[in-house]
Amino acid sequence: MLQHEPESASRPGSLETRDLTIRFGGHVAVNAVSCRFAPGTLTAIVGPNGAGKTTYFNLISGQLHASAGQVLLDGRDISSLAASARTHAGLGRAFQLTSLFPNLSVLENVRLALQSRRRIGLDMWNVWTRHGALIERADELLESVALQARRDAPAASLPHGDQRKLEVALLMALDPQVYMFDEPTAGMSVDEVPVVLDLIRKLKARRDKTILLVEHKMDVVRELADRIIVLHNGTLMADGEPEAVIASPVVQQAYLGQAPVEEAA
Ligand SMILES: Nc1ncnc2c1ncn2[C@@H]1O[C@H](COP(=O)(O)OP(=O)(O)OP(=O)(O)O)[C@@H](O)[C@H]1O
Repeated sequence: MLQHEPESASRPGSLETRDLTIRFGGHVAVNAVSCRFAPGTLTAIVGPNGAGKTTYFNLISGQLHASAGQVLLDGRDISSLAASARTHAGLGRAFQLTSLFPNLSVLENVRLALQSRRRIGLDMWNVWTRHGALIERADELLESVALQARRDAPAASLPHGDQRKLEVALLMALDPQVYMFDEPTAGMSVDEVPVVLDLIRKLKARRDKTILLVEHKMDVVRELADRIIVLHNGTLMADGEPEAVIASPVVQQAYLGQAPVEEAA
């Protein structure tokens, strides 16, 4: 299987996991996963249910702390940082709306995300002159996810599909170096899916961000991914260009729910 060349750790957004491992009791959910993710590429992380994809994401974003191994961002070991500190360092993951401001409007949530990124100071003149610009940018972002009509609604009142779109808008507002999307279109209606996929497509076209995507829909993966890594039983089973990975017997067997060739022998 094709292995990717290591990228220079000096490029902003270079992400690496080294022997990343987490055990829950006796169960090893992520097992010594070593992988580099380069700026300008979109890597899809696939695997059967329970393979460890979300747990791997949680370890990278800091929702979980590893039992062993490291996460490095731009060559710096961030394994001991809390999730919020990792966000400040440039790792962006779609927010859980419950941890945001459910009673504030959709627009206010986006404005606050923009503001946190720009770290506007307490200078009142700055605050008022920039306030208009922030609202304008927040409106643009809402437009890009087709949420303009819901801008004044409390975030918590949005139906599920709209909440997912808001999560994407908030991530765009933060504009991190590393974008992490965990099944971004899950639970969306057919007409909502293209809006989000189009945003990811545009983000990818910029070629300056590191994008990680956990996704079950193989047609989406095929279209968007530069590279696919496959997790199976917590281990990195395959890593390479999409067509080669999808066609490989180990992946086919894993997706059919059978044991991979090596294990079956
Ligand atoms: N907090 C936890 N405590 C105990 N076991 C856990 C915990 N979180 C995850 N696991 C287990 O770790 C394994 C990997 O789960 P994970 O949710 O990461 O898989 P996944 O590949 O994201 O699956 P899916 O595609 O169904 O979302 C599963 O066996 C799961 O039951």
